[in-house]
Amino acid sequence: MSSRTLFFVTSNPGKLAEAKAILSASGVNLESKNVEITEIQGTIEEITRDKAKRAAEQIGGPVIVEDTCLCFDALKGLPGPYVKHFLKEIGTRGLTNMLAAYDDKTAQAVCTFAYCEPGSEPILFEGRTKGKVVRARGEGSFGWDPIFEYEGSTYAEMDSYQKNKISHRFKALQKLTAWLEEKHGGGSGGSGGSAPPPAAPKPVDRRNMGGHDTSSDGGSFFDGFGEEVKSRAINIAGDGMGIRKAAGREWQFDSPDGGRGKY
Ligand SMILES: O=P(O)(O)OP(=O)(O)OP(=O)(O)OC[C@H]1O[C@@H](n2cnc3c(O)ncnc32)[C@H](O)[C@@H]1O
Ligand SMILES: [Mg+2]
Repeated sequence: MSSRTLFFVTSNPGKLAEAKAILSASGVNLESKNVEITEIQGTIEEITRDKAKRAAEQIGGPVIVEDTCLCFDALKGLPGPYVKHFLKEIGTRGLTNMLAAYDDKTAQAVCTFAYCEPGSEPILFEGRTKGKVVRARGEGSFGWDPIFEYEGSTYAEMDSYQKNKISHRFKALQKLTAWLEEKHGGGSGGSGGSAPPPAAPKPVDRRNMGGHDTSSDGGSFFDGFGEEVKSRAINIAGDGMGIRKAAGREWQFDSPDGGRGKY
């Protein structure tokens, strides 16, 4: 199957690694672009649309972006798209504590991808996984994975294969690839083969979330970010991981709630 390339504009290596793994069998090849995009305030849709338009303008071509929310049902959907800032300031422990006064611990992980061409309206694809918020469990180094439980396991307790089969991101990418297939015969346009919806993502070592080899393609995790980012390798991660230093192929992180990991 020939592949097609889509530019994924994101600053978050965890998102990129998961999206690449989920799409690995679909014939869609993701190239990442780490462009600084200021995010507006608003609903999930408003934020994603605006982000997609700005990204497409900056890149000067078709792009995909995504915005991820963690919505607590007891708090009527908050922190929602602002979870990044909550995670940065109060960590996973603080997020769990926000629900201490409520019996209802249910929450929804929501991923909204947008496909956008410059000058056009973005097209949105939403994936939603329902779970509940618990005290942190698991080795996860990606965002709020340790506190989001789905059918008895937190995302952080699942291996990447399990998470990528049921996650909010997987569900959104299924819709995106189905649309690409219908619209363009797969991928972002131009010539090439078809892209069936991602059905069975390849297993990926969860340690990759922090910046290590991807077992799916054998390259460095940061390959997608290009030389500029690889060489800086400092503080590029989404708040979930502050990359402290790179030594050879080892990466060290501080997580927002004080945890540390070395991969
Ligand atoms: O450049 P972009 O793509 O916007 O990347 P970001 O890190 O700023 O991401 P968002 O604005 O979408 O904020 C979402 C927050 O949720 C975190 N996050 C995203 N997907 C996650 C997942 O599958 N599991 C756990 N945390 C996740 C992420 O690290 C952010 O803290
Ligand atoms: Mg963001």
